[in-house]
Amino acid sequence: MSEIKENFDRTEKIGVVGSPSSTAGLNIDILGTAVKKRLVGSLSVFHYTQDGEDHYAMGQITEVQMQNVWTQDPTMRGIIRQKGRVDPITERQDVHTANMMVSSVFSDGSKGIEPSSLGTVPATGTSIRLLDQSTMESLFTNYRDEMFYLGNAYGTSIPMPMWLKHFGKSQAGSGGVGEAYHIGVFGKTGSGKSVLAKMMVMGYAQHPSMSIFILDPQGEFAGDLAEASPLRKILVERLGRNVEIYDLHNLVLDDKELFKRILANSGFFEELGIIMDTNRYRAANEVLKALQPKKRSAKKGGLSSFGIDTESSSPSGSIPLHQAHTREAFDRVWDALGLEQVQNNIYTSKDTRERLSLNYETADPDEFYERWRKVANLFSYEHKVRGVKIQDLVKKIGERQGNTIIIDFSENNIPPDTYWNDSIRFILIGEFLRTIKSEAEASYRAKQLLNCLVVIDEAHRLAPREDPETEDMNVVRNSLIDAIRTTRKYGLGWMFISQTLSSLHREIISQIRVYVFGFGLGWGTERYALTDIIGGAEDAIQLYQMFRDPQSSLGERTYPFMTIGPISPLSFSGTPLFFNALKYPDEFLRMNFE
Ligand SMILES: Nc1ncnc2c1ncn2[C@@H]1O[C@H](COP(=O)(O)OP(=O)(O)OP(=O)(O)O)[C@@H](O)[C@H]1O
Repeated sequence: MSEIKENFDRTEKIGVVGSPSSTAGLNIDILGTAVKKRLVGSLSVFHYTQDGEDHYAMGQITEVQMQNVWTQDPTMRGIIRQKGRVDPITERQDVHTANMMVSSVFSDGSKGIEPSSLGTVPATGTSIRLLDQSTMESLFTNYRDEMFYLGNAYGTSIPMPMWLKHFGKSQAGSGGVGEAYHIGVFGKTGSGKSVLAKMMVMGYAQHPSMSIFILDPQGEFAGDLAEASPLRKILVERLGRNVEIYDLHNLVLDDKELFKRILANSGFFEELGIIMDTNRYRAANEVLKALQPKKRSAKKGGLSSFGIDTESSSPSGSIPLHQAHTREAFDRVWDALGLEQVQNNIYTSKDTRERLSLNYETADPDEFYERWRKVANLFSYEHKVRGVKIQDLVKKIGERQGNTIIIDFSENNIPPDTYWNDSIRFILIGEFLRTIKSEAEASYRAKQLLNCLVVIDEAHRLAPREDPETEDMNVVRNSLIDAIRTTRKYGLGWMFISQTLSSLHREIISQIRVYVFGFGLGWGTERYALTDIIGGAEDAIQLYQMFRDPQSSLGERTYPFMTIGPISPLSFSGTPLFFNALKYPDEFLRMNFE
C-alpha cells in the first residue's frame, strides 16, 4: 500500500458525499460523530477512482447547515414550544450537511503523485475525511522544498502549504513561474495585512535569483529589517541576501522636472503672491533657467534663455541642482525673480505682474532663503551619509541578484532642514515608479529578464479610483497604472498593499493574479468589489464574512485571510483558500526558518 493510502486510511472520517453534488461544490452529509466538531474552514479530503487511478481531492468546508424536518411540522412545533424539547425528535433527528469546495486533486498512479482535476463527481457515500498533516505531507513530498507557511487552515492548527514562486525560469530546486505576476494584499486597518505582506516578502526572499524592492511609506518594513533584527539576520546570514535600507537622509534627487514640481508645490511662490498652478509652474521654470542658463547662442549675442544679458546680470555657468542649497545659488535665483522680463514670463497681465513686483520688493530674502534651502536640501549631498540618486537605487533591481532594497519614506526619518509633506512623498514615490518602469524597459531591451518584486504600501492612496485632487497625484496614479500594465512582461511583478478594494483603481485590481483578503471587506461597497473579483462564489463570501475583527477579539488575536490565485499547491483550480496567519514573528520564523 502506498504511503499516502496508509496515511489517508488513518484520518478521521467526518461525513460522506451526499446529493446533489457537482464538480463545482460537494454536498456532504455529516456523520453523527462529527456534528460537534468545528468543521467550517477545515481541510478535508476524499479518495475516488478516476480513469482507473487512485485520486485524492482536497478542499475546505465552507458552510455547515442543519435541518430537522420533523420540528418544522406545525403540531410538533406546538409541542416543542411547550416542552422545550421532544426527545426522539429534537437533536436526534437533526441532519447536518456541509458544503465542500474542492480546490486541488492529485492522482496516485504509475508515475507517482501528480496534479490532476476533478473530472467526475464521486459516488454518494464516498467517505470525506479530515486532512491531517501526515497525509498532506505524503501528498506534497515532491514539493517539500518549495513549501512556505503563512498560516494554518482557517479554524484548525494544520499548516496550510503555500508556494511563493519566483518570476524567473524554473531551475533545479527552485520553481520559477517564468513570468511575473502582481499580488494584492487587502484588508481594513489592523487586519494584519502589512504583517502578512512581510511574511510573503520573506518567502520570496528565499529565492536567491529574485530581487526585492520595497517602497515603504510608513517605515513598516524598514523597522522590522533594521540592523540586528532577527528578520534581517535571516535574510543576510541564512539566505545570503544583500539588504539595504535608505531614507531621506540618503536620497539625493537630481531631476530638473522634479525640482520644478517640488518647488512649485512648496509654498515658496505662494509667499510671493503667485497662487495659481500655472503661474507657479512658470515661476519654477524661470528659477531653473536662472540656475542653469542655456548656453548663449552666438546668433542671439549674449541673451540667456530667459531673455537677459547673462554677462552682466548673472554669474556665468550653470549651478548644478546639488549646489542649489547654497546662498550663492539662491541669490542668483532671487535676483532673477526681481527682473522685469522674468516677471513678464510668470504673469502676462499687467495688474498681477505689478502685484508680484510689489510683493517682491517688500519681501525679506533671508526668509525666502530659509524656505528655498529646505527644498534644495532634497537635492543636495551635503550632510548626507551614503547619498544616492533614485536612478542609482533603482538600478540595483537588476544589478545584483538577491538585492533587497527598502526605501523608507516615513515621517520619523526626515532630516532637519528638509521640506517634507505628504504631497512630496507622493511626488517622490511617483518618481520611483517612473524610474522603475524605465529600468525594467532598459533591461528588457538588453534582453535581460528581471526577476523582481516591487512592494508598494498604501496603494489606494497612490492609485485611487476617483480622480485625484491635484495634478501631481494624477501623475503618480498614471505612473503606477502604466508601470503595472507594462512591467509584467519584463519579469517585474508588484505587490500592492491596500486598505480598500472599492477605492483602488480598477485597472490595478484587474491586473492582480494573487489576491489576499484580510478582515473588513465583507460589507457595503467593499463587498461588491470583492464579489466582483471572486465571481459568484457565495459560499466563499459567506465564510469570509464569518471572519472576526482581530482588533476586537477578546482572547488571543487571530488574523484570518482568504486567498485566491496560484499561491498554494492546495489550490490550482483558483478556488479561494482560508487561513489564519501564523503568529508573527516567532511562530512564523520557527515554521519556515528553523
Ligand atoms: N500574524 C500576526 N501575528 C502577530 N501579530 C500580528 C499579526 N498580524 C498582525 N499583527 C499585529 O496586529 C497589528 C496590526 O497589524 P498590521 O499593521 O499588519 O495591520 P494592517 O492591516 O497593515 O494595518 P494598517 O492598514 O493600519 O497598516 C500590529 O500590531 C501587528 O503586530
